[in-house]
Amino acid sequence: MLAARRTTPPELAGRWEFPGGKVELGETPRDALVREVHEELGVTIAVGDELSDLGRAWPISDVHELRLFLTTVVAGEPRPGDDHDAVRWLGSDELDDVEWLDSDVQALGAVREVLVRTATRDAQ
Ligand SMILES: Nc1nc2c([nH]c(=O)n2[C@H]2C[C@H](O)[C@@H](COP(=O)(O)OP(=O)(O)OP(=O)(O)O)O2)c(=O)[nH]1
Repeated sequence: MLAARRTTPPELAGRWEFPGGKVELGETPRDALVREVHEELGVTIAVGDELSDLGRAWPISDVHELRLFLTTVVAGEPRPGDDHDAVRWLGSDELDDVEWLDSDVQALGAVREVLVRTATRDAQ
């Protein structure tokens, strides 16, 4: 999976996150993800299935929740823009190698599971 290291705001700078951002009015979460990843990392993605734990999103705060989708890069090479200073591809055994945003830690088990499942499927 692709992780990105934030540069803002100061209290989140240096922490790693799932590429994305907030959904704007009138957008679907999938539209928002395509827009944010293009704006922030300069790549075009195709969005597939949503990931969840027992069908639930993960809480970030009283007003935000974390929703994750499987995606494929269809054009471009991810590069940090204004909001990040590094990007890194992580395998299922490397997810603990970076310092994630606090809210993201709760989703790592589900991410690891899907990475292992995808790798096993691709090897067949
Ligand atoms: N993008 C992203 N944000 C996350 C993650 N985990 C997490 O707690 N957050 C928090 C950090 C921010 O408070 C909020 C998302 O804000 P953002 O700054 O990425 O979104 P945005 O690009 O739409 O920002 P803005 O237009 O409001 O400045 O959610 C994550 O994995 N990815």
